[in-house]
Amino acid sequence: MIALKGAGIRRGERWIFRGLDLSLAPGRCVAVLGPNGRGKTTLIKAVTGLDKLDEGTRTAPPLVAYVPQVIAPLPYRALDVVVMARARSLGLFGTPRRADYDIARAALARIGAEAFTEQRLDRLSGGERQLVLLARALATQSPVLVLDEPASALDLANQSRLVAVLRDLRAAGEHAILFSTHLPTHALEVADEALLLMGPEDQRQGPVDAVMSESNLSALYGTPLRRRQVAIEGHGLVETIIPLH
Ligand SMILES: Nc1ncnc2c1ncn2[C@@H]1O[C@H](COP(=O)(O)OP(=O)(O)OP(=O)(O)O)[C@@H](O)[C@H]1O
Repeated sequence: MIALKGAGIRRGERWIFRGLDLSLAPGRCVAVLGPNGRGKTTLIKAVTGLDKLDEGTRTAPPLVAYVPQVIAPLPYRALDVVVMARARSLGLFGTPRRADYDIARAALARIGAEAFTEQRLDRLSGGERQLVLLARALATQSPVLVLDEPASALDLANQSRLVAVLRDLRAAGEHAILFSTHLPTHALEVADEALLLMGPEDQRQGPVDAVMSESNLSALYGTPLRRRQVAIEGHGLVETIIPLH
């Protein structure tokens, strides 16, 4: 459904990534991991088509739903921001119909953000805004969801909600999902595969269990990390990543 082949993006003389292959099939979820400045946002934007490749090829459907890390705090109701996702199906001078508002409300409900429906975006917190953006992405009804660090502004309760929403979306199998994250545990909890940006010309993609080994993760972040399973009553074995300071 989405594929990059031999993809490269350069900033001046410096390659941010090069020779990158990525494939994202329907119903699959891939997490992108890498330290600050390694190129996660650049890659995400390349996948959406917002950034053009300097090398390689991109195959994608016409509409890719994209959740950026931040959005300007627009002075509009959350519902109106979410309904903007329907613009593509309205034509040039079309206005949203009842069915579009129904889709927008359903998207807000699906992520448990109905409470923000009538609130203005510029009066919501950064984390609340991010949930509204996720609803907007769902309201596009695109089969591909691309999210840039969707948990970055979320508190623990909302991170937990986000993980539950992403797991639910993955289980429903309607979307191909790509998300970047600084939280490797989210990749373990949600994704089928991880793509590790080890270096500009070194990327490793594979099933999360295999590719997110202690040695790969420690090399990725340049700090010793351990993976452990913790038994938690009612939840079974939970995977966790522990940095060794
Ligand atoms: N428009 C630009 N012009 C020049 N360099 C850029 C531009 N945008 C990003 N970069 C550089 O490209 C590199 C990758 O940036 P990117 O934002 O993709 O990293 P990231 O992995 O998403 O980082 P973070 O985890 O901090 O959000 C960085 O070194 C950044 O300085």
